[in-house]
Amino acid sequence: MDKQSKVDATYLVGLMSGTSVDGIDAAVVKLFPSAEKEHGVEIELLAFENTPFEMQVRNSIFELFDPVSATIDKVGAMNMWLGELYAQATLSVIGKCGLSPSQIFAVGSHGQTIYHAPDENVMGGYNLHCTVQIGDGAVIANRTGIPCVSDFRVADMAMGGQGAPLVPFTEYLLFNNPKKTLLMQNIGGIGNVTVLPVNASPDEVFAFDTGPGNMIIDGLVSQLFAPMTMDVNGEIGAGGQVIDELLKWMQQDKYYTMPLPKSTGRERFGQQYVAQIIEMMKVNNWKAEDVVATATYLTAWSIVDSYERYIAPQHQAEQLLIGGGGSYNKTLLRDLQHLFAPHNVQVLTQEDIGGNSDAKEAIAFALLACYTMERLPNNIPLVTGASQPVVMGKISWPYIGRSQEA
Ligand SMILES: Nc1ncnc2c1ncn2[C@@H]1O[C@H](COP(=O)(O)OP(=O)(O)OP(=O)(O)O)[C@@H](O)[C@H]1O
Ligand SMILES: CC(=O)N[C@H]1[C@@H]2OC[C@@H](O2)[C@@H](O)[C@@H]1O[C@H](C)C(=O)O
Repeated sequence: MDKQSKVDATYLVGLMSGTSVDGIDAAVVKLFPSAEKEHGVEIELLAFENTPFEMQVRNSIFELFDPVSATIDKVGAMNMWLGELYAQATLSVIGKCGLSPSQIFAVGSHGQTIYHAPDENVMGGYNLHCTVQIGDGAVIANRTGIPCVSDFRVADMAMGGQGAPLVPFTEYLLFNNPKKTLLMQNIGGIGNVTVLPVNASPDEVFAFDTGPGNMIIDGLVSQLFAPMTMDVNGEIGAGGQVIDELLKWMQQDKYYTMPLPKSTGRERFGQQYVAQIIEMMKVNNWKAEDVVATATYLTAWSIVDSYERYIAPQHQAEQLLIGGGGSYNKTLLRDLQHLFAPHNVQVLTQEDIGGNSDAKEAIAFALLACYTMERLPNNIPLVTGASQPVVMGKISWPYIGRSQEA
Protein backbone atom coordinates (compact mmCIF):
# COMPACT_ATOMS: atom_id res chain seq x y z
CA MET A 1 0.00 0.00 0.00
CA ASP A 2 1.20 3.50 -0.90
CA LYS A 3 3.01 5.13 2.01
CA GLN A 4 1.54 8.52 1.13
CA SER A 5 -2.03 7.21 1.06
CA LYS A 6 -4.70 7.92 3.60
CA VAL A 7 -3.74 4.78 5.51
CA ASP A 8 -0.86 6.40 7.45
CA ALA A 9 -2.03 5.26 10.91
CA THR A 10 -5.62 4.43 10.23
CA TYR A 11 -8.07 3.01 12.78
CA LEU A 12 -10.31 0.20 11.62
CA VAL A 13 -12.71 -2.34 13.06
CA GLY A 14 -12.78 -5.93 11.84
CA LEU A 15 -15.66 -8.31 12.53
CA MET A 16 -15.66 -12.06 12.06
CA SER A 17 -18.36 -14.59 12.76
CA GLY A 18 -17.16 -17.83 11.32
CA THR A 19 -18.35 -21.28 10.42
CA SER A 20 -18.27 -22.47 14.06
CA VAL A 21 -21.12 -20.05 14.85
CA ASP A 22 -19.67 -19.52 18.31
CA GLY A 23 -20.10 -15.74 18.27
CA ILE A 24 -18.76 -12.44 16.99
CA ASP A 25 -15.06 -11.57 17.10
CA ALA A 26 -14.48 -7.82 16.98
CA ALA A 27 -11.09 -6.12 16.77
CA VAL A 28 -9.98 -2.50 16.68
CA VAL A 29 -6.68 -2.13 14.87
CA LYS A 30 -4.28 0.67 14.16
CA LEU A 31 -2.78 0.19 10.73
CA PHE A 32 0.32 1.80 9.30
CA PRO A 33 2.66 1.07 6.37
CA SER A 34 5.68 -1.02 7.29
CA ALA A 35 8.95 0.84 7.58
CA GLU A 36 10.81 -2.38 6.72
CA LYS A 37 8.82 -4.31 4.15
CA GLU A 38 8.20 -2.85 0.73
CA HIS A 39 4.62 -4.07 0.33
CA GLY A 40 4.08 -4.70 4.02
CA VAL A 41 1.84 -3.07 6.57
CA GLU A 42 2.00 -3.23 10.32
CA ILE A 43 -0.86 -3.40 12.74
CA GLU A 44 -1.38 -2.87 16.40
CA LEU A 45 -4.33 -4.60 18.04
CA LEU A 46 -5.93 -1.94 20.25
CA ALA A 47 -8.91 -3.94 21.51
CA PHE A 48 -10.52 -7.31 20.99
CA GLU A 49 -13.83 -8.69 22.15
CA ASN A 50 -15.65 -11.97 21.58
CA THR A 51 -19.41 -11.88 22.04
CA PRO A 52 -20.85 -15.40 22.12
CA PHE A 53 -24.15 -15.86 20.28
CA GLU A 54 -27.16 -16.49 22.52
CA MET A 55 -28.52 -19.99 21.99
CA GLN A 56 -31.63 -18.68 20.20
CA VAL A 57 -29.48 -16.80 17.66
CA ARG A 58 -27.18 -19.80 17.20
CA ASN A 59 -30.12 -22.14 16.61
CA SER A 60 -31.70 -19.71 14.15
CA ILE A 61 -28.45 -19.51 12.19
CA PHE A 62 -28.14 -23.31 12.08
CA GLU A 63 -31.65 -23.46 10.61
CA LEU A 64 -30.33 -21.45 7.66
CA PHE A 65 -27.65 -24.01 6.80
CA ASP A 66 -30.30 -26.33 5.42
CA PRO A 67 -31.58 -24.92 2.11
CA VAL A 68 -35.00 -26.42 2.85
CA SER A 69 -35.52 -24.70 6.21
CA ALA A 70 -33.73 -21.51 5.08
CA THR A 71 -36.84 -19.82 3.74
CA ILE A 72 -36.43 -16.36 2.27
CA ASP A 73 -38.24 -14.63 5.17
CA LYS A 74 -35.90 -16.26 7.71
CA VAL A 75 -32.80 -15.37 5.69
CA GLY A 76 -33.99 -11.76 5.32
CA ALA A 77 -34.81 -11.38 9.01
CA MET A 78 -31.50 -12.88 10.13
CA ASN A 79 -29.65 -10.61 7.70
CA MET A 80 -31.07 -7.61 9.58
CA TRP A 81 -30.77 -9.16 13.05
CA LEU A 82 -27.12 -10.03 12.59
CA GLY A 83 -26.53 -6.51 11.23
CA GLU A 84 -27.82 -5.19 14.57
CA LEU A 85 -25.64 -7.59 16.57
CA TYR A 86 -22.56 -6.72 14.51
CA ALA A 87 -23.26 -3.01 15.07
CA GLN A 88 -23.50 -3.56 18.85
CA ALA A 89 -20.24 -5.53 18.80
CA THR A 90 -18.58 -2.71 16.84
CA LEU A 91 -19.62 0.02 19.27
CA SER A 92 -18.71 -2.11 22.24
CA VAL A 93 -15.17 -2.91 21.07
CA ILE A 94 -14.53 0.72 20.06
CA GLY A 95 -15.59 1.79 23.56
CA LYS A 96 -13.13 -0.68 25.04
CA CYS A 97 -10.11 1.15 23.64
CA GLY A 98 -11.32 4.66 24.36
CA LEU A 99 -11.78 5.73 20.71
CA SER A 100 -14.97 7.22 19.32
CA PRO A 101 -16.77 5.92 16.19
CA SER A 102 -15.86 9.10 14.30
CA GLN A 103 -12.18 8.12 14.53
CA ILE A 104 -12.75 4.81 12.74
CA PHE A 105 -12.08 4.85 8.99
CA ALA A 106 -14.18 1.77 8.25
CA VAL A 107 -15.63 -1.45 9.60
CA GLY A 108 -14.81 -4.64 7.69
CA SER A 109 -17.44 -7.27 8.37
CA HIS A 110 -17.13 -10.81 7.09
CA GLY A 111 -20.74 -11.68 7.91
CA GLN A 112 -22.11 -15.13 8.59
CA THR A 113 -21.65 -17.69 5.85
CA ILE A 114 -24.88 -19.63 5.49
CA TYR A 115 -24.06 -21.24 2.17
CA HIS A 116 -20.87 -21.80 0.23
CA ALA A 117 -20.92 -23.75 -3.04
CA PRO A 118 -17.88 -22.71 -5.07
CA ASP A 119 -17.96 -25.73 -7.36
CA GLU A 120 -20.78 -26.37 -9.74
CA ASN A 121 -23.01 -29.34 -8.98
CA VAL A 122 -21.58 -29.70 -5.50
CA MET A 123 -25.08 -30.44 -4.20
CA GLY A 124 -25.76 -32.89 -7.01
CA GLY A 125 -28.58 -32.12 -9.40
CA TYR A 126 -28.39 -28.37 -8.86
CA ASN A 127 -26.13 -26.17 -10.92
CA LEU A 128 -24.72 -23.96 -8.20
CA HIS A 129 -21.86 -21.51 -7.97
CA CYS A 130 -22.50 -19.17 -5.11
CA THR A 131 -21.57 -18.06 -1.63
CA VAL A 132 -23.87 -16.31 0.83
CA GLN A 133 -22.80 -14.18 3.81
CA ILE A 134 -25.45 -12.34 5.80
CA GLY A 135 -25.47 -9.55 8.42
CA ASP A 136 -26.22 -6.40 6.46
CA GLY A 137 -23.51 -3.79 6.10
CA ALA A 138 -26.08 -1.02 5.72
CA VAL A 139 -27.44 -1.77 9.18
CA ILE A 140 -23.92 -1.73 10.63
CA ALA A 141 -23.05 1.57 8.90
CA ASN A 142 -26.23 3.33 9.94
CA ARG A 143 -26.22 2.14 13.54
CA THR A 144 -22.55 3.00 14.09
CA GLY A 145 -22.11 6.02 11.82
CA ILE A 146 -19.07 4.31 10.25
CA PRO A 147 -18.72 3.19 6.60
CA CYS A 148 -18.95 -0.59 6.48
CA VAL A 149 -17.39 -2.98 3.98
CA SER A 150 -19.15 -6.34 3.79
CA ASP A 151 -19.94 -9.19 1.39
CA PHE A 152 -16.33 -9.70 0.34
CA ARG A 153 -16.45 -13.07 -1.34
CA VAL A 154 -18.80 -12.51 -4.27
CA ALA A 155 -16.47 -10.34 -6.36
CA ASP A 156 -13.81 -13.04 -6.37
CA MET A 157 -16.38 -15.68 -7.24
CA ALA A 158 -17.70 -13.50 -10.06
CA MET A 159 -14.22 -13.76 -11.59
CA GLY A 160 -14.25 -17.54 -11.39
CA GLY A 161 -12.62 -17.84 -7.95
CA GLN A 162 -13.67 -19.90 -4.96
CA GLY A 163 -14.39 -16.73 -2.97
CA ALA A 164 -12.15 -18.30 -0.31
CA PRO A 165 -9.84 -18.29 1.47
CA LEU A 166 -9.38 -14.51 1.76
CA VAL A 167 -7.17 -14.21 4.82
CA PRO A 168 -3.98 -15.23 2.91
CA PHE A 169 -3.87 -11.74 1.41
CA THR A 170 -3.45 -10.23 4.87
CA GLU A 171 -1.17 -13.01 6.09
CA TYR A 172 1.17 -12.21 3.24
CA LEU A 173 1.20 -8.54 4.24
CA LEU A 174 1.71 -9.24 7.93
CA PHE A 175 3.79 -12.43 8.24
CA ASN A 176 5.96 -12.86 5.13
CA ASN A 177 9.38 -13.85 6.51
CA PRO A 178 12.79 -13.31 4.85
CA LYS A 179 14.33 -16.41 6.46
CA LYS A 180 11.61 -19.00 7.03
CA THR A 181 8.90 -20.82 5.15
CA LEU A 182 5.79 -20.48 7.29
CA LEU A 183 2.52 -22.37 7.24
CA MET A 184 -0.22 -20.17 8.63
CA GLN A 185 -2.83 -22.71 9.72
CA ASN A 186 -6.24 -21.50 10.84
CA ILE A 187 -8.35 -24.01 12.75
CA GLY A 188 -11.85 -22.60 13.04
CA GLY A 189 -14.94 -24.52 11.95
CA ILE A 190 -12.96 -25.33 8.81
CA GLY A 191 -9.17 -25.59 8.64
CA ASN A 192 -7.26 -23.51 6.13
CA VAL A 193 -3.57 -23.03 5.46
CA THR A 194 -1.58 -20.24 3.84
CA VAL A 195 1.88 -21.14 2.59
CA LEU A 196 4.38 -18.28 2.83
CA PRO A 197 7.61 -19.48 1.20
CA VAL A 198 10.85 -17.82 2.36
CA ASN A 199 10.76 -14.15 1.37
CA ALA A 200 7.79 -14.83 -0.92
CA SER A 201 6.57 -12.55 -3.66
CA PRO A 202 2.75 -12.33 -3.90
CA ASP A 203 2.61 -14.80 -6.78
CA GLU A 204 4.39 -17.47 -4.70
CA VAL A 205 1.80 -17.48 -1.92
CA PHE A 206 -0.77 -20.22 -2.01
CA ALA A 207 -3.54 -21.33 0.30
CA PHE A 208 -6.50 -23.66 0.56
CA ASP A 209 -8.93 -25.19 3.02
CA THR A 210 -7.37 -28.31 4.54
CA GLY A 211 -10.76 -29.77 5.53
CA PRO A 212 -12.73 -29.74 8.76
CA GLY A 213 -11.21 -27.81 11.66
CA ASN A 214 -13.42 -28.03 14.75
CA MET A 215 -16.67 -28.52 12.86
CA ILE A 216 -16.96 -32.29 13.26
CA ILE A 217 -15.66 -32.21 16.84
CA ASP A 218 -18.20 -29.49 17.76
CA GLY A 219 -21.02 -31.35 16.00
CA LEU A 220 -20.24 -34.60 17.84
CA VAL A 221 -19.81 -32.94 21.24
CA SER A 222 -23.11 -31.02 20.80
CA GLN A 223 -24.92 -34.30 20.19
CA LEU A 224 -23.08 -36.64 22.55
CA PHE A 225 -22.15 -34.33 25.43
CA ALA A 226 -24.96 -31.69 25.40
CA PRO A 227 -25.22 -29.00 26.62
CA MET A 228 -21.51 -28.71 25.75
CA THR A 229 -20.91 -27.37 22.24
CA MET A 230 -17.13 -27.84 22.06
CA ASP A 231 -14.47 -30.10 23.52
CA VAL A 232 -13.08 -27.50 25.93
CA ASN A 233 -9.27 -27.72 25.94
CA GLY A 234 -9.56 -31.11 24.20
CA GLU A 235 -10.37 -32.89 27.46
CA ILE A 236 -12.91 -35.31 26.02
CA GLY A 237 -10.59 -36.28 23.17
CA ALA A 238 -7.69 -36.70 25.60
CA GLY A 239 -9.65 -39.43 27.39
CA GLY A 240 -10.41 -41.39 24.18
CA GLN A 241 -8.63 -43.68 21.74
CA VAL A 242 -8.58 -43.34 17.95
CA ILE A 243 -10.92 -45.85 16.27
CA ASP A 244 -9.05 -47.13 13.20
CA GLU A 245 -12.16 -48.14 11.27
CA LEU A 246 -13.79 -44.74 11.71
CA LEU A 247 -10.56 -42.91 10.91
CA LYS A 248 -10.15 -44.84 7.65
CA TRP A 249 -13.75 -44.07 6.66
CA MET A 250 -13.25 -40.36 7.35
CA GLN A 251 -9.91 -40.25 5.49
CA GLN A 252 -11.63 -41.53 2.35
CA ASP A 253 -13.60 -38.32 1.80
CA LYS A 254 -12.69 -37.15 -1.66
CA TYR A 255 -12.10 -33.57 -0.51
CA TYR A 256 -8.61 -34.51 0.74
CA THR A 257 -7.36 -35.47 -2.71
CA MET A 258 -9.15 -32.79 -4.73
CA PRO A 259 -6.76 -30.55 -6.70
CA LEU A 260 -6.05 -26.94 -5.68
CA PRO A 261 -7.56 -24.39 -5.52
CA LYS A 262 -10.24 -25.72 -3.22
CA SER A 263 -12.44 -24.63 -0.33
CA THR A 264 -15.09 -26.32 1.72
CA GLY A 265 -17.68 -25.77 4.44
CA ARG A 266 -20.68 -27.00 6.35
CA GLU A 267 -22.24 -28.35 3.14
CA ARG A 268 -19.69 -31.19 3.28
CA PHE A 269 -18.68 -31.56 6.96
CA GLY A 270 -21.78 -30.25 8.76
CA GLN A 271 -24.75 -31.84 10.46
CA GLN A 272 -25.43 -34.57 7.89
CA TYR A 273 -21.84 -35.75 8.11
CA VAL A 274 -22.00 -35.83 11.93
CA ALA A 275 -25.32 -37.73 11.81
CA GLN A 276 -23.63 -40.42 9.68
CA ILE A 277 -20.85 -40.85 12.26
CA ILE A 278 -23.33 -41.11 15.11
CA GLU A 279 -25.22 -43.77 13.18
CA MET A 280 -21.98 -45.77 12.72
CA MET A 281 -21.19 -45.30 16.41
CA LYS A 282 -24.51 -46.84 17.42
CA VAL A 283 -24.13 -49.80 15.08
CA ASN A 284 -20.55 -50.49 16.25
CA ASN A 285 -21.03 -49.70 19.93
CA TRP A 286 -18.17 -47.20 19.93
CA LYS A 287 -17.53 -45.03 22.98
CA ALA A 288 -18.41 -41.35 22.62
CA GLU A 289 -14.99 -40.12 23.78
CA ASP A 290 -13.26 -42.43 21.27
CA VAL A 291 -15.36 -40.94 18.47
CA VAL A 292 -14.35 -37.41 19.57
CA ALA A 293 -10.68 -38.48 19.80
CA THR A 294 -10.92 -39.86 16.25
CA ALA A 295 -12.48 -36.66 14.86
CA THR A 296 -9.73 -34.66 16.57
CA TYR A 297 -7.02 -36.88 15.09
CA LEU A 298 -8.69 -36.60 11.65
CA THR A 299 -8.30 -32.81 11.73
CA ALA A 300 -4.61 -33.13 12.64
CA TRP A 301 -4.12 -35.80 9.98
CA SER A 302 -5.82 -33.67 7.29
CA ILE A 303 -3.39 -30.85 8.04
CA VAL A 304 -0.27 -33.02 7.80
CA ASP A 305 -1.68 -34.86 4.78
CA SER A 306 -2.19 -31.50 3.04
CA TYR A 307 1.40 -30.62 3.84
CA GLU A 308 2.74 -33.87 2.41
CA ARG A 309 0.51 -33.78 -0.66
CA TYR A 310 0.52 -30.13 -1.77
CA ILE A 311 3.27 -28.26 0.07
CA ALA A 312 6.33 -30.33 1.02
CA PRO A 313 7.12 -31.36 -2.59
CA GLN A 314 7.88 -27.66 -3.26
CA HIS A 315 8.59 -26.11 0.12
CA GLN A 316 10.13 -27.53 3.30
CA ALA A 317 8.48 -25.50 6.05
CA GLU A 318 10.15 -24.40 9.27
CA GLN A 319 7.04 -23.59 11.27
CA LEU A 320 3.30 -24.25 11.42
CA LEU A 321 1.68 -21.26 13.14
CA ILE A 322 -1.79 -22.07 14.38
CA GLY A 323 -4.60 -19.56 14.78
CA GLY A 324 -8.33 -19.89 15.37
CA GLY A 325 -10.15 -21.58 18.26
CA GLY A 326 -8.46 -24.92 17.55
CA SER A 327 -5.33 -23.45 19.15
CA TYR A 328 -6.99 -24.08 22.51
CA ASN A 329 -7.64 -27.79 21.92
CA LYS A 330 -4.63 -29.41 23.61
CA THR A 331 -5.38 -32.86 22.19
CA LEU A 332 -5.41 -31.45 18.67
CA LEU A 333 -2.12 -29.64 19.32
CA ARG A 334 -0.60 -32.84 20.73
CA ASP A 335 -1.68 -34.78 17.61
CA LEU A 336 -0.30 -32.07 15.32
CA GLN A 337 3.04 -31.97 17.12
CA HIS A 338 3.30 -35.74 16.91
CA LEU A 339 2.44 -35.85 13.17
CA PHE A 340 4.71 -32.94 12.17
CA ALA A 341 7.74 -34.09 14.20
CA PRO A 342 9.08 -36.41 11.45
CA HIS A 343 8.91 -33.46 9.02
CA ASN A 344 10.97 -31.21 11.33
CA VAL A 345 8.20 -28.63 11.33
CA GLN A 346 7.83 -26.74 14.59
CA VAL A 347 4.18 -26.39 15.70
CA LEU A 348 3.40 -23.09 17.45
CA THR A 349 0.25 -21.11 18.22
CA GLN A 350 -0.30 -17.40 17.58
CA GLU A 351 0.11 -16.87 21.32
CA ASP A 352 3.57 -18.47 21.17
CA ILE A 353 4.66 -15.69 18.79
CA GLY A 354 2.96 -12.86 20.68
CA GLY A 355 -0.26 -12.88 18.59
CA ASN A 356 -3.87 -13.67 19.37
CA SER A 357 -5.46 -16.83 17.92
CA ASP A 358 -9.01 -15.50 18.38
CA ALA A 359 -8.40 -12.09 16.85
CA LYS A 360 -6.54 -13.08 13.71
CA GLU A 361 -9.48 -13.27 11.29
CA ALA A 362 -11.18 -10.14 12.65
CA ILE A 363 -7.91 -8.27 12.13
CA ALA A 364 -7.78 -9.63 8.58
CA PHE A 365 -11.20 -8.22 7.69
CA ALA A 366 -10.22 -4.80 9.06
CA LEU A 367 -7.23 -4.85 6.73
CA LEU A 368 -9.21 -6.15 3.74
CA ALA A 369 -11.75 -3.34 4.28
CA CYS A 370 -9.02 -0.74 4.20
CA TYR A 371 -8.02 -1.93 0.73
CA THR A 372 -11.64 -1.85 -0.42
CA MET A 373 -12.01 1.73 0.80
CA GLU A 374 -8.87 2.65 -1.16
CA ARG A 375 -10.24 0.81 -4.19
CA LEU A 376 -7.24 -1.50 -4.23
CA PRO A 377 -7.45 -5.20 -5.19
CA ASN A 378 -7.48 -7.47 -2.15
CA ASN A 379 -7.75 -11.03 -3.42
CA ILE A 380 -4.89 -13.33 -4.43
CA PRO A 381 -5.99 -14.94 -7.71
CA LEU A 382 -3.54 -17.82 -7.36
CA VAL A 383 -5.11 -18.66 -4.02
CA THR A 384 -8.77 -18.40 -4.92
CA GLY A 385 -8.56 -19.37 -8.58
CA ALA A 386 -10.01 -16.04 -9.77
CA SER A 387 -8.98 -15.01 -13.26
CA GLN A 388 -7.71 -11.63 -12.06
CA PRO A 389 -7.25 -9.36 -9.03
CA VAL A 390 -10.46 -7.67 -7.91
CA VAL A 391 -11.54 -5.20 -5.26
CA MET A 392 -13.64 -7.32 -2.94
CA GLY A 393 -16.30 -5.95 -0.60
CA LYS A 394 -19.31 -3.67 -0.85
CA ILE A 395 -19.30 -0.31 0.88
CA SER A 396 -22.33 0.90 2.86
CA TRP A 397 -22.22 4.57 3.83
CA PRO A 398 -23.86 5.92 6.97
CA TYR A 399 -26.43 8.64 6.43
CA ILE A 400 -26.10 10.23 9.83
CA GLY A 401 -23.48 10.69 12.49
CA ARG A 402 -20.48 11.36 10.29
CA SER A 403 -19.23 14.26 8.23
CA GLN A 404 -18.22 13.67 4.61
CA GLU A 405 -14.59 14.43 5.46
CA ALA A 406 -14.33 12.02 8.39
N1 LIG B 1 -10.93 -23.60 24.90
C1 LIG B 1 -11.19 -24.29 23.77
N2 LIG B 1 -10.94 -25.61 23.74
C2 LIG B 1 -11.18 -26.33 22.62
N3 LIG B 1 -11.70 -25.83 21.50
C3 LIG B 1 -11.95 -24.50 21.49
C4 LIG B 1 -11.71 -23.66 22.60
N4 LIG B 1 -12.06 -22.40 22.27
C5 LIG B 1 -12.50 -22.45 21.00
N5 LIG B 1 -12.45 -23.71 20.53
C6 LIG B 1 -12.87 -24.21 19.22
O1 LIG B 1 -12.75 -23.18 18.27
C7 LIG B 1 -13.99 -22.94 17.61
C8 LIG B 1 -14.10 -21.50 17.24
O2 LIG B 1 -12.98 -21.15 16.47
P1 LIG B 1 -12.99 -19.87 15.57
O3 LIG B 1 -13.70 -18.77 16.27
O4 LIG B 1 -11.60 -19.66 15.13
O5 LIG B 1 -13.86 -20.39 14.36
P2 LIG B 1 -14.64 -19.60 13.25
O6 LIG B 1 -13.98 -18.30 13.00
O7 LIG B 1 -16.07 -19.61 13.67
O8 LIG B 1 -14.49 -20.58 12.02
P3 LIG B 1 -13.85 -20.36 10.54
O9 LIG B 1 -12.49 -19.81 10.75
O10 LIG B 1 -13.85 -21.75 9.99
O11 LIG B 1 -14.80 -19.48 9.82
C9 LIG B 1 -15.05 -23.42 18.60
O12 LIG B 1 -16.22 -23.79 17.94
C10 LIG B 1 -14.34 -24.60 19.24
O13 LIG B 1 -14.50 -25.75 18.49
C1 LIG C 1 -17.00 -19.50 2.79
C2 LIG C 1 -16.38 -19.29 4.12
O1 LIG C 1 -16.94 -18.64 4.97
N1 LIG C 1 -15.19 -19.85 4.28
C3 LIG C 1 -14.41 -19.68 5.50
C4 LIG C 1 -14.36 -20.96 6.30
O2 LIG C 1 -13.65 -20.75 7.50
C5 LIG C 1 -12.28 -21.07 7.25
C6 LIG C 1 -12.25 -21.44 5.83
O3 LIG C 1 -13.59 -21.91 5.63
C7 LIG C 1 -12.03 -20.23 4.89
O4 LIG C 1 -12.15 -20.68 3.56
C8 LIG C 1 -13.07 -19.15 5.10
O5 LIG C 1 -12.75 -18.16 6.02
C9 LIG C 1 -11.57 -17.43 6.13
C10 LIG C 1 -11.85 -16.24 6.95
C11 LIG C 1 -10.94 -17.02 4.80
O6 LIG C 1 -11.63 -16.73 3.83
O7 LIG C 1 -9.71 -16.92 4.76
